[in-house]
Amino acid sequence: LTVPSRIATAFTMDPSIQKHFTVVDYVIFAVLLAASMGIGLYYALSGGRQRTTQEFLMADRSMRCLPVSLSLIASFQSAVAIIGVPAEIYTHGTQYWFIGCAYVLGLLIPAHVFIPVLYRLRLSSAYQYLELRFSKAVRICGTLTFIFQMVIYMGVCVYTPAFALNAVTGFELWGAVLATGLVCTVYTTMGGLKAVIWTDVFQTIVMFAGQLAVIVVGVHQTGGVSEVWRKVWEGNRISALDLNPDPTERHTFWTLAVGGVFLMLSLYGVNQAQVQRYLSARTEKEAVRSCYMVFPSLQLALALSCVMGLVMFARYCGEDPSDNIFLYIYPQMVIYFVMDMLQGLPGLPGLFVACLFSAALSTISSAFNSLATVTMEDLIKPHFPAMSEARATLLSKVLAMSYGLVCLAMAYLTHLMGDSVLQVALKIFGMVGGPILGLFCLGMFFPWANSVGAVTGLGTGLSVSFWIGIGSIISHSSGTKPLPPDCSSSFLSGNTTTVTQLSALSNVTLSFYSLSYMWYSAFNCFTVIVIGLIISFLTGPMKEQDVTPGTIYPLLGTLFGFLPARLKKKLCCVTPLGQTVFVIKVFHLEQHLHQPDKIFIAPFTISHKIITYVCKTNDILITLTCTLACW
Ligand SMILES: CC(C)(CO)[C@@H](O)C(=O)NCCC(=O)O
Ligand code: NA
Repeated sequence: LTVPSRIATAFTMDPSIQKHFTVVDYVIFAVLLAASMGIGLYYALSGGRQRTTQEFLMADRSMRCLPVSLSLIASFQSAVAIIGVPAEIYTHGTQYWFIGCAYVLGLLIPAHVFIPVLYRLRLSSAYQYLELRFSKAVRICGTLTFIFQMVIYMGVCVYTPAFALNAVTGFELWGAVLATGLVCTVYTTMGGLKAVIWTDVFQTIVMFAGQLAVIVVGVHQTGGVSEVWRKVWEGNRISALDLNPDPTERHTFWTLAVGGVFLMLSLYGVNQAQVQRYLSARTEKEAVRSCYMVFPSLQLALALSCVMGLVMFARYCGEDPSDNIFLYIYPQMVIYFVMDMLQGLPGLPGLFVACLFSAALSTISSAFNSLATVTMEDLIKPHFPAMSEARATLLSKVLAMSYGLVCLAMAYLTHLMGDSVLQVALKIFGMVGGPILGLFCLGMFFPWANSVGAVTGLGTGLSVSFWIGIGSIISHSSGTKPLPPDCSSSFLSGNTTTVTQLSALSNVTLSFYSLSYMWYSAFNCFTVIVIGLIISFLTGPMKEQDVTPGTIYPLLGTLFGFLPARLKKKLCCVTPLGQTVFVIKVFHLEQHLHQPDKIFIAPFTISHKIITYVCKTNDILITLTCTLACW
């Protein structure tokens, strides 16, 4: 897709907008960066002063639910959503809003399935789970896949706001990229997870404030709420529930509300950035509660960006300030409209810029910290079990900083990729996050799955996902034509549904390339599970007694609760999720036992960091007492 140069110049050269980006606005942007640095500095100098990995990476497992929940929504709500969602609503109507339906199951399942399993295992990294359940190899494959996903995503996140702003206002492009990347690296490296979570809280509030300001000004300029409503209604932007079952249709109720659940699970269920926040909560209850509290905030974030798209449409329909034929393809459009609306209102353009960069900062800081955590816990620590705490913390800081620099390099590599940035981000989540979700589901819900099955499943899932994902980018087939931007023409939406349904029926050979990207997570998750199970059964399924207790969620047992007990046991082989199952690593045991690989403890007593427990390894039962160094 080539950008028509006259559009690019129309955006860049508009002097009326550049002129109104004043010193006040630059100052507000600088204040945002300074405040974030301040929070980083505070956590570098207070509490335990970031001298242990427990504090630096896990926030001492002491967080309460409110900051955790605001931080959870900040992780995957970046400038991509702030710019991309209004552009989507402006061009295609409100269909995308139905993704809000996916938030129900997309948060209930993490709260009641993933959090209990992961929290009770007392992990530091989500991928530790994969080793407990399968093997070291699976853990490393999972970790590398996650690193790949976050590194690409990070590039898109930091580049998008800088690029869009630069195109419209002449805001220094690489200056903005460098400022966000470096500031974020510094406060993440200084203040650890506590700083990341508390800056997220502050930045989320700035993000909401900026969007709200644009909406209020936009509604005012359009002539009130009823006028906005009349224009978007006449412009046919209020979409009816689209129940078209065609899986190649980009956004329908099914792709958004059902496919979206899997997207949400891959982000809120198993993504390290989020799991780390759950694990940093002081109790399991607090973690579950924070997940519940994400629901209203995420609905608010979605509503704000959808309403912003509608207000923009009402304000500009039929009178776009520049050539409107190509305008609706580009994310710069949103910035252009916002800057046009806010000009002459000192400080507000700056607030919106702060909103964009808050969204970006809170996402990349989560990425840096989670990447440092997995690199440390999954790739480095297992090879150096005797590493001192001071050295491990220093190394974690170096890692957080290195990923900051990687992020800048990725921003260089991210060029505007034809499609909208929102689609690019959601495609990355589906293509790489989907197979990871599949790997966790395979482990948690299917006790028969073995390590060979898991690795093969993940490999196949990633290959298929890249085949479809890259195929769709090359053939450019996933996408529908936007509605015409002209608000005066009205459409009869009743007729269009029957037409598309007919074409779906006649299209017998369904092209894989045109699968809606909203199905990527679900499809790739299922590929991994199906291939994983087939290979596991071929190579000898896992036996119940070999599975580490506490790593299985009795999903099948719950789903088939109506079956007679004997049959159920055979089908599901469930180890109930116990409150008292812990997995520990005790180094002094190596003198007594040859393979202390999977040691687990059954009924135990704990008093003052000394635990007495019954330990079972290689079918030998021993009673032991030990002192816990860190808990
Ligand atoms: C992750 C969802 C879908 C949750 O609503 C949303 O935040 C979104 O569309 N995010 C796009 C990616 C981004 O903002 O970076
Ligand atoms: Na964010």
